[in-house]
This record gives sequence, structure tokens and C-alpha cells, in this order.
Amino acid sequence: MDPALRGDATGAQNPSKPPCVKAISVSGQQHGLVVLGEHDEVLRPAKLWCDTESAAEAEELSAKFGWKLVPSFTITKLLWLKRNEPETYAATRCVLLPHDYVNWWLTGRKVMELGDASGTGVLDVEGRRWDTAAMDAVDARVRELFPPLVASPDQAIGTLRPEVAAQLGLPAGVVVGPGSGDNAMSALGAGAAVDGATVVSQGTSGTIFASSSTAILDPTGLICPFCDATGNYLPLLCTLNCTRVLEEVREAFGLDHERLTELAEADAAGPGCGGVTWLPYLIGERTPCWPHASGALLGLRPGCMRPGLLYRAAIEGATLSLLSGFRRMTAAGLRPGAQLRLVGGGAKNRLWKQVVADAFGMEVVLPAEPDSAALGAALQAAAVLQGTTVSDYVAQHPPPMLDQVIKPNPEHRAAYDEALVRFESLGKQLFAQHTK
Ligand SMILES: Nc1ncnc2c1ncn2[C@@H]1O[C@H](COP(=O)(O)OP(=O)(O)O)[C@@H](O)[C@H]1O
Ligand SMILES: O=P(O)(O)OC[C@H](O)CO
Repeated sequence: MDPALRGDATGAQNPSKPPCVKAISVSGQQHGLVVLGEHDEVLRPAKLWCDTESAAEAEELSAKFGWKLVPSFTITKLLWLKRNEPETYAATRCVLLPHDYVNWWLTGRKVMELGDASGTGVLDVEGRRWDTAAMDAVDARVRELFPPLVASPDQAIGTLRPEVAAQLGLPAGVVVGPGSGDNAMSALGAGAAVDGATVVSQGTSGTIFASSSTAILDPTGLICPFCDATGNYLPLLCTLNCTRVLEEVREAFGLDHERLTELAEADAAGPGCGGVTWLPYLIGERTPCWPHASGALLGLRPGCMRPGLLYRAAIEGATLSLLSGFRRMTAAGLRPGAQLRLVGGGAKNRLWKQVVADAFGMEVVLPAEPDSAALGAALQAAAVLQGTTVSDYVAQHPPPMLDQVIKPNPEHRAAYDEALVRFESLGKQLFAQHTK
């Protein structure tokens, strides 16, 4: 980022002076359903991206739309609301996504930006307009509920409302960019939106995405048909259970990630975990679309309940879940290149980075800023302020990468290949028959 846009107005880092904020962009969780009433009041707590309660509605709409919608998509949640909370649905006057809601609060404008709107399930991604036929298939009212789409990813949607500026202690006139979903923002902050790198994000969700100049419309629903935050596309795979699985071990044993990592590294069970498989579907799953699945630990032998072994099993389970989807993405035509770019909270873990390199059989590199979604939002805000396109701005200010390149260890490959076969086979045996 330009030094002039960082720290105080001169670019100098001066802790005694408050930062001189000139522009803001918001990065938010995708898919969430925020419903507003007649007086713009929030009618109920937002249904979040990871909520799988609308599984039946997702099945129904998939059949109507002709492509596989997973329960994450907002429109499935809206149909769920209509069925399960008809009074709230009847009172709803506007539907927003979480980041659009924050944008509205900041600026007073109710709009949706294309990257995030792609996660609603009613965007014509190629045409970059609302799919009114899909909306009508749900309910005649739906057209009225969604706000207009923003025209450009490169232009401000407004400025801070004076009362909000006062509340935040910010000067009047702060410009607000369109923002986007966290994955599209992460693609900016990891540089991938402009250089085409494949990103693996290890956050609460696990995602894999790469920029594309054409829309990828996958009727199986494995690859989500998202727009990015530059005017391009962002085909994306998402798993619901990633860092949460490791958190289970951390909470069960009361140890921190560093200590558990040391124990896992020292544990006798190396790659493949001595046959222990953790199917990580704690909150159900969307890739594969098994919303009713649960977590399962299999292959336990006497003495297996060691924190180090279980932590490794959690790392491997979350990784194999992503790898399984990635293999299907490459089979469907994705050409990922030789390197993966790792971001998100889990990318701080040295053992996990190596497991990803070994299991995927690819080199791993890391942006210097692991919170790439936040950096992406800052880059968008800077671009909007300067009046340049977001892609030009990121190309001119590429996010720096760490020097370290994590190479796959060929000696571990066979163990992970076997573990993946076991992982996929056990998952199918347990869940494919019982969940739609
Ligand atoms: N050293 C670590 N090893 C494994 N996981 C970690 C480590 N440090 C942080 N995390 C995980 O990263 C998560 C936060 O990642 P982040 O990408 O910020 O999440 P979110 O997707 O919710 O935005 C935390 O919930 C934590 O479980
Ligand atoms: O909590 P996160 O950052 O993993 O976000 C969830 C994503 O927005 C799901 O698409």
C-alpha cells in the first residue's frame, strides 16, 4: 500500500497520533441472511454461512434451478425462513448479506456487491445481474427484497454518514468502497486476484480458489460460481470444517496450538496417523454436500487418545477434506500451477503447512500478511480512494510473500495417498447413503 495511505497522513508511523483514515472497505462472511423490516430494523439474528438447517430447501431449489445449491446459499435460507418463520418472512422488506448490512450502516445505502451477491444463489453470474427467473421460482416477493447491485467493483458506494463518523471517531468524508465477501477480499490480499495463484485458506471454513477470466458454472455445485472483487471470476471450493476441528483437541486437552504442534511432531504416529482417520464433519458438510453428516474418529487402537496423535488426526482430516475436493476440481479442469498460496489462521501452524505441501504434493508459499481478507479490503479502499481500478492497484502494490518455500517431502506422499483413499471410502460408507 502507498505509505501516504498508511499511518498518519505523512505515512510516518506515529503511535501518539490517531491513524488518518481516508477510506474503508468491508470484508465479510459470505452467504449470511440478514433480514430487515419496514423501519430497517433487524428482524432476527442472521442465519450464518455455516448453517445447514436449509438442507431440504437446498434440495428443492437445486431441482428447480438445474444446478446443485448447497444449504449455505442465501436463497435456501430465505425459503427456510418463509416455511419456518412465516411471520418474520412476511415482515421482511429487505435482504442483505452481512457485509452489505455493515455498508448500509456506514453509508445509508442498501446495495449488494457482485462478489458477495454470487453467494446468494440468485445472481446471474455471467450476466452480472439478478436472476429474476430464479427469484420468481422461489416466491413472487423475492425480486422486491434484494437491493440493487453495485455497478462497478472500482468505485465508492458512498461516504461515512456523519453520525457514524462521529461514533467511530473518524473524520467526515471517509470514502467507503464496495467491499466483498471474505474469499474475494482474500484473493486481493494474497495477490491471487491479479497473478492467478491458487489459494488455500485455512480459517473457520476451508476454501480453495483461483481467479478466472470466465465464469465456471458447475452443475454439480462443487465449484461455486463466484464473481471476484475486480470484475473477474473466482471459482471456489469451500468446506465447513477446518480450524474448528483442531480447536476441539485444543479445548479437550486445555493445551495451546504451539504445545499441541510440538506433541504432534514428536508423536510416533507420523503421516497417515497410524491408520487413525478423523472425518471432520462436525457441523455437517457442503463439500461433499452431506449437511446431516457428523464428525467421526475411526481406526483407534489402545493408547491412541494422545493429544499429539489426535491433533495430527485433526490436521490431516481437515487437509484431506480439502484435498478430496481439490482432486475433483482438477479432474473438472482446474489447472492450479506448481505452488499453493496458504492463508488464514491455520496457515500459522508449521506442521499443518508441511502436511498441506506433502498431501497435495505441491510447494507452499505464504503471504507476509496471513489475514489476507483484511489486507484485501484495505487495498480495495486505497484503490477506490485513488480512483484507479482495484486490479491495477493490486498489480502495482503486490502483497509481499515470505521467502520460505515449503517443499513437499516425497517420502510422505504414499502415506497421504493411502490416507486419502481411506478418508474418502469411510466418508462414503458412513454418510453418502444417509444424507441427501
Ligand atoms: N497456530 C495455529 N495452529 C492451528 N490453528 C490456528 C493457529 N493459530 C490460529 N489458528 C486458528 O485460526 C482460526 C482463525 O483463523 P481465521 O482465518 O482468522 O478465521 P476465520 O475464517 O474465522 O476468519 C482460529 O479459530 C484458530 O483455530
Ligand atoms: O469464517 P470464515 O472466514 O471461514 O468465512 C466463511 C466464508 O465466508 C464462507 O464462504
